[in-house]
Amino acid sequence: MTTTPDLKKTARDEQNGQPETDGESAAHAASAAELLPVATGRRTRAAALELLRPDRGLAVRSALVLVAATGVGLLMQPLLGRIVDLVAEGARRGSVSTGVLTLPVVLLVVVALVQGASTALGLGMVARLGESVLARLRERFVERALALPADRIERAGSGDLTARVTGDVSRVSEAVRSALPELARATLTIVLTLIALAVLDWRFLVAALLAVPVQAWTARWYVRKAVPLYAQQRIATGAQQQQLLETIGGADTVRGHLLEDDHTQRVEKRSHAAVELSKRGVRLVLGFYGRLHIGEYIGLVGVLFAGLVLVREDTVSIGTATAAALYFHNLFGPINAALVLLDDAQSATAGLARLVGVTDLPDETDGPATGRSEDAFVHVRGISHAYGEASPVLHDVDLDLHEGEHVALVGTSGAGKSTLARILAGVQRPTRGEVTMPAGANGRPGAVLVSQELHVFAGTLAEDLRLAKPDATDEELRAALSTVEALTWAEALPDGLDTVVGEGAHSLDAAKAQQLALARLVLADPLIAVLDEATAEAGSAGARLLEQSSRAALEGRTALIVAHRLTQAATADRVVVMEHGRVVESGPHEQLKDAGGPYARLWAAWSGTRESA
Ligand SMILES: Nc1ncnc2c1ncn2[C@@H]1O[C@H](COP(=O)(O)OP(=O)(O)OP(=O)(O)O)[C@@H](O)[C@H]1O
Repeated sequence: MTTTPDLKKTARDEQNGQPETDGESAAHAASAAELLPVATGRRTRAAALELLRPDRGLAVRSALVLVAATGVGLLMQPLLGRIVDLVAEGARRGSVSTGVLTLPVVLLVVVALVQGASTALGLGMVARLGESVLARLRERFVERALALPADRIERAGSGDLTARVTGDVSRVSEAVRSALPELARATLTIVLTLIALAVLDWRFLVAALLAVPVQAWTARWYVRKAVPLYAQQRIATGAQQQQLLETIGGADTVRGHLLEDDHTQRVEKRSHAAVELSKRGVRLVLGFYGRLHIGEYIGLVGVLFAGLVLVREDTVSIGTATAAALYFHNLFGPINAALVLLDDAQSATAGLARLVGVTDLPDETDGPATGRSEDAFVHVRGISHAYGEASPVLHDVDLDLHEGEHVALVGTSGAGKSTLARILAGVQRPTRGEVTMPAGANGRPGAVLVSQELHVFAGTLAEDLRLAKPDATDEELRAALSTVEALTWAEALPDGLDTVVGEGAHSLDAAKAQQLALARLVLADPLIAVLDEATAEAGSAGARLLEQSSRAALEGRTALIVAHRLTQAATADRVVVMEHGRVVESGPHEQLKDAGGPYARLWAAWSGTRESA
């Protein structure tokens, strides 16, 4: 077993709360710097206690029941010892009467039954405790993950978040369901058995403790190596998943640019790093068992020798020495279990640290500052934005939206319209500048974005709509659908609003998916609606219908509409034209059309295409 320098390095880095990958082994050092954070050991323990706090009554009761169950179980060995003494005594006298054995045998049965029942009760309580803690952890994690700004997830890569949602959550769940209760029980058994050994005779305890230095050293050796190794494994698996997602998700582009070999190599490199780390894990576990067995043999020899000496001195009976040997033997199982379960516990702790790293992220979704502005409903001041290290895509943008005003944002592709829309909706944090808008109130959100990426969630149509307003009545759902002119087709579905839609079920075309998104907007009833290309998906006739739907959905609210079809701009109260990340013109459609500026050129080009079409 080699003590590789990178393990030490990771351990040091992790103490500082920021595990870094080793360039060689994790194979993605560059992107590791962007990964979501991992909590320190101390913070992880504190978070675990916080999660447990609301159930502390149940925690104490479960601990008491398990202590009682283990304590009762430890009566077995002295009873067996008593039987040995009775038999030995009988043998000395020349006859063994079975009658005298009845009481200890009956007591053995009673002990077994009581121990079984109380252990089952205790484990049941622990399971309830675990489920409640897990539910709390999942809630916090999902809530935080959903609130993460899009750019934060983009920087980390969605693979990192996916690995945490799937791998880490299930690792922690498994540990809470099985490893941790078992670990607690094993620890209890070890402690109480050692006490029982001391009660028999303190020298038995001393003999048994001969095994402890070897076991303690083994455990420390293992933990010191396993913690950073598991942290590295998590990171390497996250990187591998991220690479697979990128390669498979972008398969067409990869093929189109003849990048298959390059991507295969990248997948191979990351998979190789993950496999190497798994192999190191297996070697570590083998070394761990080898060292453990040495400890056991030292302890067993010690207890047998102590028994021999004490029986010879007549200090204890053969039965007591038997009970001591049985106690020590009884320690094998729990000690092995505890040390093996340390493996799961370490792995779960590493998983928990990654989950707590996310739940502890500062709330960065503050996007728009909320407050009341004197002269305008929404103020955008000095917004600049750059994606990562790339050059800025927005430069010092100012924009005001008055209450009830519909502003259309137009410009050539890449001008920065979607970026500005996302910033205004609070989905993207700007690199610089400030957005001020009224806070949502009385259940009405401040701003809601209907983006280009429309998703029909799997479930019934009604459930899909209720995402925006969970307590909406069927009547409200119908009214919202009717507003966006979708009620007719929705009611014509095989099961009406109860039709299961989404992937693998009744599929809805892009226009219908957009109408659903607009109906959700109506149900959410925000003060400010931000529409990004809500009509770009459809052909001409469909686009006209969608334009009507969005006009109806926006009725009575302040709106920013990213308009690729300039007919949307023509019906807006005001048009704002963007070029290369700057606002270059702003005014009503008619005025700008006649001004001979950028909008007039866009309009002419747009009308020309439509006429020729
Ligand atoms: N998530 C992102 N990461 C990196 N660059 C991005 C991202 N989103 C947009 N960009 C870049 O920012 C610039 C502005 O994009 P944006 O989508 O805001 O413009 P747009 O005017 O809405 O364009 P379009 O009309 O084509 O949607 C473009 O150069 C685009 O490539």
